Amino acid sequence: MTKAVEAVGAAATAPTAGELAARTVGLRKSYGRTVAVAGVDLAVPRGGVVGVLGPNGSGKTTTIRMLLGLTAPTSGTVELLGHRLPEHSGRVLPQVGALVEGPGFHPFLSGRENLLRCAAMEPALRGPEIRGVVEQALDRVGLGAAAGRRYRGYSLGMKQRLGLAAALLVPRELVVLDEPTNGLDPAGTREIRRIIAELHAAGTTVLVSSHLLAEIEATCTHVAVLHRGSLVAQGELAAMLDAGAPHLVVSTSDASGAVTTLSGKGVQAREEAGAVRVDLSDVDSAEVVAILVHGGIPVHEARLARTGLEDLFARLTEEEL
Ligand SMILES: Nc1ncnc2c1ncn2[C@@H]1O[C@H](COP(=O)(O)OP(=O)(O)OP(=O)(O)O)[C@@H](O)[C@H]1O
Repeated sequence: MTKAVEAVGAAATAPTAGELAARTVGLRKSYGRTVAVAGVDLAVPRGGVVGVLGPNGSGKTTTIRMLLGLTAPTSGTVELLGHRLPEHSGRVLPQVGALVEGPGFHPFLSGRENLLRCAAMEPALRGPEIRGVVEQALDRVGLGAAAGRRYRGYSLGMKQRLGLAAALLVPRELVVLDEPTNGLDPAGTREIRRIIAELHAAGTTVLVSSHLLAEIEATCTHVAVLHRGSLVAQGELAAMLDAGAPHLVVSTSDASGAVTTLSGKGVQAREEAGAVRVDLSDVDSAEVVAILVHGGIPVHEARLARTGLEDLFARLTEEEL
């Protein structure tokens, strides 16, 4: 683990067990010799929107499937809404809505008929209200017009929307979405963001996995970063971004001269998009500007830039040299 990773890890908040909507301890899953999840201690604070971020194959789906009781862990424990799984599945799972890969929809039934079947299995829904609830759910995910078509003919995006409609049929304490924007066009992606924001505003805890950094940055209050089956950082997104190495972006007409001047003083800098990006780990911004001015480099503008999730993610998942 690199220094930067430790610094970010230290910034993670540690809610108490009662404040958690989901928690795993030492969660592990191996398939033969493949270790898909290597001892994950995940903490999902109640009311948060937690993004599970990781490259392909990092263990996001396997972790989510174990959280939902769909895959049995090799070892470790899962607690949802304060109750252990699988012992309390019957009590807890009705309060959890989930969109995971390959929901069991019937290919020859329409979207509406599939959703009616799902609704019939919801303990919280009574017969007379089912039709109205289903129509509302179809509209909410933008499937109203295609509701009469067979599931078999649905695009990936439409299948995702139907899965989401099933997850949101009744109000939930916790909603778990595995790659919800998979297959969606930009408009569909915006709708998912809107739905996540609505759930958050209503106090629902949301756990959403993605390999899309912008998605997580735009929608989440917290982030958990998986890399090769291990959790390399988790905590509040804002705190994690603040803990990242700050840098100064300097606008100058002599970018290459600026880099040479700063490098001569042992300050790390590089040209980026016509400006100079200066690492402030070992130097402060006033010193940087002083070095440049004394070196005869014109400084048009110097501004502090927050670390983006992309930088953070790159540092967290980079290999140790
Ligand atoms: N049923 C399975 N049998 C064997 N190996 C599996 C199985 N499920 C997952 N794996 C392996 O476990 C590892 C983690 O997979 P997982 O699907 O959880 O990752 P992921 O982060 O969700 O990836 P992606 O973003 O590609 O969906 C991968 O190496 C994968 O090949």
